[in-house]
Parts: sequence; structure tokens; C-alpha cells
Amino acid sequence: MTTTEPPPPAGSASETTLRLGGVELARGIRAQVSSAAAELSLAGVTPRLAVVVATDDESSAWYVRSIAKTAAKSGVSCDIVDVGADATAQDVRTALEELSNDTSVHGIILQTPLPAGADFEDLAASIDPAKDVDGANPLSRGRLGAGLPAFAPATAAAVLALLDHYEVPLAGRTCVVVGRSNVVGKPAAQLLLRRDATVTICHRYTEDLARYTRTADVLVVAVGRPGLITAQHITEGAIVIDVGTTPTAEGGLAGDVDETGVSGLARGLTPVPGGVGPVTTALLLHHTIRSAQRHA
Ligand SMILES: NC(=O)C1=CN([C@@H]2O[C@H](COP(=O)(O)OP(=O)(O)OC[C@H]3O[C@@H](n4cnc5c(N)ncnc54)[C@H](OP(=O)(O)O)[C@@H]3O)[C@@H](O)[C@H]2O)C=CC1
Ligand SMILES: Nc1nc(=O)c2c([nH]1)NC[C@@H]1CN(c3ccc(C(=O)N[C@@H](CCC(=O)O)C(=O)O)cc3)C=[N+]21
Repeated sequence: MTTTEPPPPAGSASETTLRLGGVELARGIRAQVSSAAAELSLAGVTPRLAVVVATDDESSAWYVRSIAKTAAKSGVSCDIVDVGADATAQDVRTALEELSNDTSVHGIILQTPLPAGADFEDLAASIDPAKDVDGANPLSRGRLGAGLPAFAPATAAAVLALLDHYEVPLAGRTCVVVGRSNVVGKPAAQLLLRRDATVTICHRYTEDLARYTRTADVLVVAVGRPGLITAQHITEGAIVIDVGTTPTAEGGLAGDVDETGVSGLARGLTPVPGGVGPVTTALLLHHTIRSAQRHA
């Protein structure tokens, strides 16, 4: 066995897979956030986001660090409210209620996962819908599903923002979403449906996953299992959005898609890191700005 992979020969098919990076797009969104934050501050309002954490999960920690760093650079004030991984559901609820009642707070996000015995859907109902910048309150979810104005979960919004940024047509196209969490898979599917795509949702109980994913013009994968999607799961020319972010032993992040395997087959693939993640963070702040503007 060789320890290093030989580079692909010049002119090989892998050159045709476009890297659908999110860093540039995120930068643009952050620039909008910064100028809107500056305008708000002239009006005496400091946009403020509160992140409620009750987990030691590494993937969540990555995200929280990324939110705090990006907020600091963009003129958004960010409070990390860490109630501890041993918090009770009532501890989390109390924190969410206090932040909902605090008029200086414009955005609230509750990180997943939660401690055993704390139900996300149940707790998210305590987030003031006006401050629900990650679309977690069942009221926001229902409105989104009904096609009414509401904040979409930032990750699902980031999937659509990337597809739009790279001008991927959606109306009438076949989109397959792998993963059905309320935070990512389900809302992403709803947003795609709203854009007139034909949408299939796959999950743990889907038999013969590849049978469905191979039908996809656009494949969105949000599972959290590195290497789940291989060359046999996609059809030539597919656009693949990899939402997965699993921390690796080396301190990096791994997506759900076997990048080497699908390269040359997919028309485009989002990298991990540097794809959906940065756009998610930027959009969360963008939502916070919109909430602060309404408040002002
Ligand atoms: N980049 C970003 O901005 C973000 C990245 N993430 C990452 O995305 C990933 C998914 O997050 P999240 O939705 O919260 O995770 P969840 O664990 O809540 O959901 C995972 C989903 O994947 C499904 N699933 C599990 N195994 C399989 C399988 N073998 N085949 C098909 N489906 C499967 C599950 O199905 P079932 O429902 O049947 O159990 C479930 O619906 C994680 O890696 C997370 O870190 C999350 C949010 C933002
Ligand atoms: N209620 C809730 N909503 C979430 O959206 C949510 C959550 N809980 N719990 C944890 C997961 C994980 N997640 C990530 C988002 C961005 C990056 C991200 O920005 N990653 C960068 C790298 C980060 C960095 O460089 O600091 C990248 O992919 O390039 C990672 C992970 C959101 N999640």
C-alpha cells in the first residue's frame, strides 16, 4: 500500500468537479452585516445574539467559536450562555425565557445536542419567535412549512444561499436530501420544495439509499457520517451539498461525502470545511441584524 495518493493525471475527469466554496459568499454576507450593524449602532442599537449551550459536543463547540469570532468582527455583540452539559430542561428553559424577556437581546440560538431529558422542540417553544434567528420554535417551523415569513434555520438557509450563489436551477429539478433533522434536513427539504424542486427525503430507515440519491440533480447530505456518500451514490453531473461536519482525530472537520470518490463524477461539491459552515454562521448573524432592525 502506498502512503501517498498519486495526483490525478492532467486532463482527468476530476478537473470537472467544481469546488462550491462558501468562504467568498460568507464574506459578502458578513460585509452586509457589518455595515448594517454600524448603521444600527448610529441609531443607538447594538445588535445582540445569545447562544445557549448545554453540551460538550465538539461539533457544537466549533460552531459556537465560529459564531463568537465572526460576531466580534462584524459588530454584533455575542453572549455565550453556557448552562453546562449537566443542565436540566428547566435550567435551559429559564435561560431561554430570560433572554426572550431581555429587550437588549435580538437573537437567540439553542445549540444541539441537549442533555438527556431535555427535548429540543419543547424547549425551543420558549424562544420568542421574533428573536428565533435559527428558526427553532415550532411556530417558526410551521410558518416556514406553510410558506409564511419566518426565519429559516441558518444551515438550511445556507444550503439555498450556496445553490443560488452558484446559480443552480431548482424549479423542476430532482433534489434528494439525506437526513431529516428539524435543524437541517427537514427545513432544507421545505425550502427546496418552496423553490419548486421535486424533493425526496432519506433517513436511517431508507432502504437502498443509493437508489434514491442516484436520482438527484441536487443532493444535500446532512447526516454526520464521514464517507457515507461515495461515487456509487451519485449520478454524473450532480450538484452535491455536504452539510456534515464531524470533528476528526487530527483536529479537523470531515463531511459526509467521500470527496475523492465523487470527484470527476459530480458537477459541483461543497468542501468541508469552507463550504456550508461559514455561510451558516454569516446567515445567523444576518438574521440577528434583521431582528435588530425590526426592533429599532
Ligand atoms: N455546516 C453546518 O452549518 C452544519 C453542520 N451540521 C452537521 O450536519 C450533520 C447533521 O446534523 P443534524 O441534522 O443536526 O444531525 P442529526 O443527528 O440530528 O440528524 C442526522 C440525520 O441523518 C440520518 N441518518 C443517520 N444515519 C443515516 C444513514 N446511514 N443513512 C441515511 N440517513 C442517516 C438520521 O436519520 P433518522 O432521523 O432516521 O435517525 C437523521 O435524520 C452533522 O454532522 C452536523 O454536525 C449541522 C448543522 C449545521
Ligand atoms: N441549534 C443548532 N443549530 C445548528 O446549526 C447547529 C447546532 N445546533 N449544533 C451543532 C451543529 C454544527 N454546526 C456547525 C456550523 C458551522 C460550522 C462551521 O462554520 N464550520 C467551518 C469551520 C469553523 C471554523 O473554522 O471555526 C467550516 O465548515 O468551514 C461547523 C458546525 C451547526 N450546528
